[in-house]
Amino acid sequence: MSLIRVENLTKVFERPIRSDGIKGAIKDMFHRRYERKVAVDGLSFNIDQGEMVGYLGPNGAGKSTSIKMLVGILVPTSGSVLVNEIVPHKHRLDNAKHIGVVFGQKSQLWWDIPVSETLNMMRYMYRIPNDIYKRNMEMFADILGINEFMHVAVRQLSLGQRMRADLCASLLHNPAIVYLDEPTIGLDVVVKKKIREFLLEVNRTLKTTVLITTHDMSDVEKLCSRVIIVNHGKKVYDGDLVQLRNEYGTGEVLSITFEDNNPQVGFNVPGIERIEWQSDQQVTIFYDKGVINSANLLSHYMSRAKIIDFEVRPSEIEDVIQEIYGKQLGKIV
Ligand SMILES: Nc1ncnc2c1ncn2[C@@H]1O[C@H](COP(=O)(O)OP(=O)(O)OP(=O)(O)O)[C@@H](O)[C@H]1O
Repeated sequence: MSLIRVENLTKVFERPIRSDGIKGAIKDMFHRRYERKVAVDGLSFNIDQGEMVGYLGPNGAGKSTSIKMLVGILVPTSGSVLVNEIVPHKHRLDNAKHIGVVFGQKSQLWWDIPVSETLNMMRYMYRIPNDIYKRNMEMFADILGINEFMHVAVRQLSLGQRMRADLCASLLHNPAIVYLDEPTIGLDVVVKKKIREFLLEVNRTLKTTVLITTHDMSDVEKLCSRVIIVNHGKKVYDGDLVQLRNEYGTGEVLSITFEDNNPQVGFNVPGIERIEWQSDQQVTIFYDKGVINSANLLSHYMSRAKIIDFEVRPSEIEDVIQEIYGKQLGKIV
């Protein structure tokens, strides 16, 4: 039986339409008009215990809205959500006992008190037994390295320290599931690495299920065996990263350095999907190798301009995903 079951989940927001000027504002007071925004549109998926799933999509795709429904903060417009056999918005407290939540942009810690006090409060709020509290604190403090700022008030912590403390607080009560919304946003590579090690260890030893939204593809590559991609509120991909690469990774990337600045070489070539200029001389060309191969593409440019360097590589997972966002994927799964 899956731990998270989402069936045909839909959330429609109604936003008031505001008219311009004072006249408009007065008119709006008597005549409210609304526009409908379908943020989540018929989403279905199951997640089993112990899975680490990347929940991806471009800005505004509906990721946070669906997580808020999984957490129970938002009530679905239609469809159903079951988390650990609980309907989250109907039983928010029961649901809260089994989940941990970290929103990268917002902290759940108390600003004015030291980290140690917040963690202590968590212990009483969740009635965490002594042995579990002790074991988790030892393990978490060790991997996350939080002892060095344990007695500092939260408002004085750096972003990376605050995020590590937030992660510790959200997992102390041994939740079955943790939802992470952009947990590594704005962090340096050292802290990102610590956080990823921590999540892998927690998942390995405690079998915690992790659902993570991120725009950082290295988070996904390091942590997730499965990804769910949403766009315009709909699921457009659900599967493992290897399959994603095989199915959609028909892309290749050719980087060229020209001798002259701004060469007029033409990029309107069948197969080219996107180009990015790094400087007046350097361009990166993303193309579908099923339509044109690197040798033909290169000879196209060599016959038009002098090339002093080039490199061909397969698309990064980031490029593959960006292509999926861009193409909108004709098929919805
Ligand atoms: N409370 C709200 N009222 C009206 N519209 C909303 C509300 N919350 C979200 N939306 C709209 O729903 C859509 C989905 O938003 P959501 O925050 O779920 O996207 P997201 O995938 O999390 O984006 P991001 O990656 O930028 O965080 C957006 O168009 C957003 O403007």
